[in-house]
Amino acid sequence: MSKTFTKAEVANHKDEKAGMYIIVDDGVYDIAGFLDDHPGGAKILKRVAGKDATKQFWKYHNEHVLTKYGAKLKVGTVAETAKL
Ligand code: HEM
Repeated sequence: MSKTFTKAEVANHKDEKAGMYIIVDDGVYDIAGFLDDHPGGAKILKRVAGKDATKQFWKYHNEHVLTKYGAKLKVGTVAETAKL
């Protein structure tokens, strides 16, 4: 589970079929399967799909949330350049 994604690749994942990726810090999380379980609602998550949501994430959550759900949702890390 240590895939590296470029921001462009993350941006291509923004619907429930392709996967819905968001960036928080240097982590990439697939929130497609979490939409209905998100206590903050699906709508707000869909709005940041494919984007860096670091600022929004830390506005509404603390470290505890990533500790609890992070491992389950994390699909990799983000890098500026793709490692081929
Ligand atoms: C990995 C991604 C995310 C996970 C695992 C997650 C998880 C959670 C959890 C567990 C809560 C319940 C409150 C708490 O325990 O602190 C919550 C609430 C909330 N989340 Fe998220 N969240 C994620 C991403 C986001 C993003 C990207 C946004 C905004 C764009 C967002 C907006 C909110 C809001 C507005 C609430 C409600 C806060 C409140 O009612 O006080 N979440 N989320």
